[in-house]
Amino acid sequence: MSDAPKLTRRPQWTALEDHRAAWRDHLRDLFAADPGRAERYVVRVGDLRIDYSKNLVTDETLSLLQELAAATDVFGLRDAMFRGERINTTENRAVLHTALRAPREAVIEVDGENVVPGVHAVLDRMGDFANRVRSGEWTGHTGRRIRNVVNIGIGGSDLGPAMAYEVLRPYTARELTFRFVSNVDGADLHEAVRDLDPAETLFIVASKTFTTIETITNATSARSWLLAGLGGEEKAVARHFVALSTNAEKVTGFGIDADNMFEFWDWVGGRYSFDSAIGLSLMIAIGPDRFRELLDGFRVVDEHFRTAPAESNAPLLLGLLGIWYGNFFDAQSHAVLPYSHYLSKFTAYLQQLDMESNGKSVDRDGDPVDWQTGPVVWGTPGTNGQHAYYQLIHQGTKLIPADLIGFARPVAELSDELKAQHDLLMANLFAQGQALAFGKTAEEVRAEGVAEEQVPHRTFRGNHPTTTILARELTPSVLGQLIALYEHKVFVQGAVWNIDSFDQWGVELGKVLAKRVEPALTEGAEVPGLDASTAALVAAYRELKEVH
Ligand SMILES: O=P(O)(O)OC[C@H]1O[C@](O)(CO)[C@@H](O)[C@@H]1O
Repeated sequence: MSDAPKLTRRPQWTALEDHRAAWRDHLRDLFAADPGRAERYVVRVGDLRIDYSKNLVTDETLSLLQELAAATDVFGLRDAMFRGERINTTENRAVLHTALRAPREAVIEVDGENVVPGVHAVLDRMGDFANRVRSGEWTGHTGRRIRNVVNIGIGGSDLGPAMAYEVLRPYTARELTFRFVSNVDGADLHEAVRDLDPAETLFIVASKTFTTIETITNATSARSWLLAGLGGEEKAVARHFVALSTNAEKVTGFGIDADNMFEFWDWVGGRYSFDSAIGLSLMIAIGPDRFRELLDGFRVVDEHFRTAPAESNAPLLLGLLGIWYGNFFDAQSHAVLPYSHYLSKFTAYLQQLDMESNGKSVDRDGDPVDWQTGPVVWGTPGTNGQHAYYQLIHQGTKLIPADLIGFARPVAELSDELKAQHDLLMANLFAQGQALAFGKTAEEVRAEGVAEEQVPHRTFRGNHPTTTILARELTPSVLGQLIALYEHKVFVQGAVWNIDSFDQWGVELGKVLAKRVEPALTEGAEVPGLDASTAALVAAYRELKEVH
């Protein structure tokens, strides 16, 4: 039980409340009053240039936020995480995804044991396996080479590799086909395998616990599909199934050879696991060297987060900006808007990272919080969003802080004509940041000769905060840097809010209830304690199902 004052009673919190209450500035005024702002409010980490000048902050705001971070000992918790302390208190676990990208010679101990050699041993095994699949040396049961890789997993055992595969498509072995199956809806597996030849297909069953019902159900169906296609020979499974898990017993119980299991550890949270064995499908796609580059990118930001002073610490800064909007401006959501087609699944990945981590309403002591915690994270690639929901960001009634992410260079393999489109893509990013920040005043609208009754409709209030993240190009390392940046941003926010960002008890109830309800759907069984509404829905479902 901590005797620290509740967050909202801390003087640093009330100072921010006062600062907010006195806040009158528009971004137009802030830029007019401070010509050096655009240069000064930029932080660099690795290949990322993070411009936060279009945020509703002044030097005073930033120093008040830093004081809050100091008072809540964000860096103390950070150091405890890097040291391998059990900061995930409700699960009594260390939080050491940073060890997954530590250099070979590093020493990071959990309960007195250095975990780094184990990390590299698995990476080496993964590298060896990936190379064998990529070269055709690893063959299927009938001796044919593997041409299709299907990852079966859900949540953190799917979103990372599925997202990164899209991001790094230009780096992938184009002669191999990759599919990602997560949904227990049989349609997902059906569509993933319908045009594949089982003799050339490798299934990677990814599950930290190896008990997740969606994954085990899909893996069981995949095995039936495989065996049906290969004449029912059980021993075919060994050439076509590998597992990524912390649970060797369940893996072998499922029928997958322990030799075909790539392990990770309970100190790797599911949503922080994609740079562990969970990345095997990605490693097969991009090769072990590129995978190491990705890990190097993560490490650049880990080191920055661990060592950079508070004023120039990018994850700290981004975390504090989110707190400023969520807790003092009542912003409910945060948009992540990449101006890159390859980042189409990036925001979906961040949804689990952020919302499963910080969607909590009790503090570390189990007491209810009386402050807002994690935001709703959403967004899709920017240009598409511009023609869909940006209207609401520009002229709606809600404050939606946003990150705009873009790259100076298009990917090398585009034709010259397609490369030439890149400037137009990026012009959109810059234009949106400008329009959101500065808007268009009624005077400016009138000066264009717009009829008076139209003026309010065509006025843009502006003052919508954005942070612009720019890099030269989207490489494996840059992807690692981006992910680590958001991982640590989420960490910072959880630390200030005094919540456990590393458990996920909120997903349990639905799982338990689904298991309980299922027999009512399949066999019409009585489910004790079913509420009236759900009972009626179940009855309607059964009736609809049976009508011919
Ligand atoms: O890898 P597993 O154990 O199958 O879990 C999958 C996902 O399920 C959750 O436990 C809850 O949704 C996630 O945290 C996790 O990433």
